[in-house]
Amino acid sequence: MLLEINNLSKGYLTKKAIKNISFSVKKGKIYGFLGPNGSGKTTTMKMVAGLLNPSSGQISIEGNKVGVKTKNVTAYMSTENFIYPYMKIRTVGKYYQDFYEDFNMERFEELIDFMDLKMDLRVSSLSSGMASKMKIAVTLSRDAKLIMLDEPLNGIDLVAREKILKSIVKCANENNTIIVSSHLVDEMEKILDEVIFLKNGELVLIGSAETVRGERGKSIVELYKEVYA
Ligand SMILES: Nc1ncnc2c1ncn2[C@@H]1O[C@H](COP(=O)(O)OP(=O)(O)OP(=O)(O)O)[C@@H](O)[C@H]1O
Repeated sequence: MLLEINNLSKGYLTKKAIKNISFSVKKGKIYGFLGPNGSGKTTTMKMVAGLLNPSSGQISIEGNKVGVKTKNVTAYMSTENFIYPYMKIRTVGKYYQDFYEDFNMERFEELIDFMDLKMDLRVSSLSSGMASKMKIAVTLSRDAKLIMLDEPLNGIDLVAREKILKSIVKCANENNTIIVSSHLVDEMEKILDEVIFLKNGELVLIGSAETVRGERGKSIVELYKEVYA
């Protein structure tokens, strides 16, 4: 298993955001991390990325506890803005190249072109949708074993959403795992190999999309509506 989570809990001052969840994630798959606002997706991803400390429980990636070693193999795209606005897209790529040994500049250039952006555009001039596409491109350009995209489809128009989904599929291979959080299950369903449903900080379901559909006789979208109704 690439990622193993055991009895993980996280409480904020006034709120228990994650309640004793355990699951593991395989190599070479695209996972949908699904659940409505506030279900705990971001909190979990940030703990896996090493940006938040768990209140209790364990997380390991390739058998290593979250730390310097695991951060080297993990790429996380946060919903927050983390790119300097004065940079041009090309500079963002160079910055990442300096920072991450696994950064693939050629792939970045291809993805930027595929996303209908230009390397010479300045970050401060991008619309929010364009900035999201750039953040996704820069994250997917790392040859990281674990790539986590937090809500990559939020606030993006239909055509761009298709491009983002296609980019995710393009960058998926047998050596990496891509976890994508979303509540736009309808559009996500077609690219997902595996699904994880989270509700109020608890794990509701984990399994291969194919098996879930076969066993329950329902699409992931239908099941999602049922679980969160
Ligand atoms: N810094 C914080 N302080 C207090 N409570 C927090 C904090 N961050 C998140 N929470 C709470 O923890 C719960 C889980 O939030 P989280 O952001 O992980 O959910 P999410 O599934 O990613 O939702 P969304 O899709 O809205 O981002 C929510 O109830 C939220 O209000």
